[in-house]
Amino acid sequence: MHHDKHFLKDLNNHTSLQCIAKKILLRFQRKDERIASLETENAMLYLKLANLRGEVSSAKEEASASNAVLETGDRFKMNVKQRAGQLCLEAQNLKSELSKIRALALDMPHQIGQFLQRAKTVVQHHSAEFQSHSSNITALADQVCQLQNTLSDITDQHAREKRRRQELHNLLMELRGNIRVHGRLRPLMEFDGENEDVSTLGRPGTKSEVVVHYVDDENVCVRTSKHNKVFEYERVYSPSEKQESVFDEVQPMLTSLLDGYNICIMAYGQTGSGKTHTMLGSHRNDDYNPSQDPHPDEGVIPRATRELFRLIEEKAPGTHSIEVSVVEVYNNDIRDLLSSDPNAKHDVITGGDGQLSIPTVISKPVDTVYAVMCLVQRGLRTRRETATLVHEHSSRSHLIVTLTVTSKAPSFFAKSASVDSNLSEVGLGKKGRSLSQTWTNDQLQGIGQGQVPANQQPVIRTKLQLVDLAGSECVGMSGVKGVALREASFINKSLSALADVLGALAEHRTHVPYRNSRLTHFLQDSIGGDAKLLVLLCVSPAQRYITESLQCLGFGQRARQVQRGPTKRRLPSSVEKVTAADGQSSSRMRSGSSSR
Ligand SMILES: Nc1ncnc2c1ncn2[C@@H]1O[C@H](COP(=O)(O)OP(=O)(O)OP(=O)(O)O)[C@@H](O)[C@H]1O
Repeated sequence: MHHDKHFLKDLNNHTSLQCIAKKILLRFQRKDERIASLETENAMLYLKLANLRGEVSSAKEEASASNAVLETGDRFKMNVKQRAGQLCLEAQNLKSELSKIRALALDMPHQIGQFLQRAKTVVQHHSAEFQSHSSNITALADQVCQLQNTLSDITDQHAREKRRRQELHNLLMELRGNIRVHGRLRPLMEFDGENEDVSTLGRPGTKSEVVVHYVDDENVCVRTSKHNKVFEYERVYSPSEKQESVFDEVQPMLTSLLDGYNICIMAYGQTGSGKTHTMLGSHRNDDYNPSQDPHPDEGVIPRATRELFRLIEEKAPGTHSIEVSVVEVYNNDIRDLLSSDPNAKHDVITGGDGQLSIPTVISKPVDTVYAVMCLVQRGLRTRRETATLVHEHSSRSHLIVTLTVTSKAPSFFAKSASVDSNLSEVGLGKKGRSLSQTWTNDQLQGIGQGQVPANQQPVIRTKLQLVDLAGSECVGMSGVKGVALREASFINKSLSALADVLGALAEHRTHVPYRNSRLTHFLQDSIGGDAKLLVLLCVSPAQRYITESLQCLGFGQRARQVQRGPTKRRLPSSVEKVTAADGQSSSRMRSGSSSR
């Protein structure tokens, strides 16, 4: 207000105005300069402030970094402290262990000394024992030497005894005759009472009435209002006797097979009497599994095959081999059941060595029971069967399973030589054995004494023929017609040819009609000569089959009369005069196929 008063005074005073303006301008200039300097100062202060803030924050960061370093340092210190404590403990433990080791080390020489002392005692003890043993060893070596000598004596003696046993076995077989007849009575079956109520089965007055009775193991009797007859055989099996009992009687014959004899085992009987059951077993249509134990139902064929392989296993390896063929004789034709063309025709041929063979029939090498039974099963699938009034699987053909054994058996000749000298009258000669070539008596003796090299030893071939014959039947009773009637007629013809052959043998006829039927011609080797034949008569017990049963039992009785008794002593040489099947003489290699 004071200045404003001056200003107003000055306004009035124009000269002073200029001066005043100048002063004011100066004052403004000064103020502007002051403001500028203050702003500059202010900016400087802001800059300083910013610098200071930057310094403060980096100081803060440094401070926190220093804190972290300090913390790490503290932790490290703690760890170092802990570790130092642990190390201290460990050092103490080590120290105590060290002191123990030291104590042990100090004691060690003492212990080693004791151990050495004990070892010395043991060594002394053993060396004393060793000395006493070594003096015993010399004595024992002497004893072993003596025992070895005794053992070799006993082995020789055993071999001699074994040979002797086999000789006696063959002698026994020979004395029993070459044809044996056994009777097997089967149990009463449901089909025996045709159209009868099961409750009346076996009752007197019915068709199934039991008329064939087991008496004892040698006799069977037929008792009806018209008949009262006893039939005697070497062995009779009761209806309750198992397959095993039948095979027990068959088994010894197989030993003879490996001794060079042809063997034939045949089941004879009417339709449904148990032939196939006896020869093959009731499980014949199942898949055969021989890896298991023998099935209790197994018949003669699988059992004989198993036994044959068992006997061969006892022989020297590689000396025996087996081949099998499966054929049927159907309507007097030989059909090869292993062939892809079973209807092809085959003929029995007599070879240069006199041996009968059917070269066109397949004979397969086999080395197990399984292989044999698979082939038999294969053959059975092709075999002719028909359902008859008697039973639904009636075999319409004769089935023949032939096992041919080829053996290189020098011991056989040694045996024969001793038998010949021991049993000059009985003379188990060399007939029936099929040799690969002609040998003189001296040569045979040489073979027996091991003087002939292995590759020059003779080969022997023997046959085991197992036959399931077709059923002998009364045509009216089996109710067959047409083709089946024709089959029945062929079956009956061939069975009557078989009866004729056995009859001719019984009567010692010079001509034996083997060639009247293919069945007898094919079996000639096994039913004539020195071959051993077992006829198993299968018989039904029922009244219904009385005619067939009497026929069958009568057939067996006639066959039994083929008692050739002890065979005559024959020339040991393999070349001799034989009578051919048709009654003509010829000089040729014996093959077990001579006729009488
Ligand atoms: N001893 C027996 N024990 C038990 N069953 C038997 C006996 N014999 C035979 N059979 C049974 O009787 C039936 C007829 O037997 P099988 O087939 O063996 O007669 P077959 O004589 O071979 O007849 P075919 O000649 O018509 O073929 C079969 O069911 C069989 O199992």
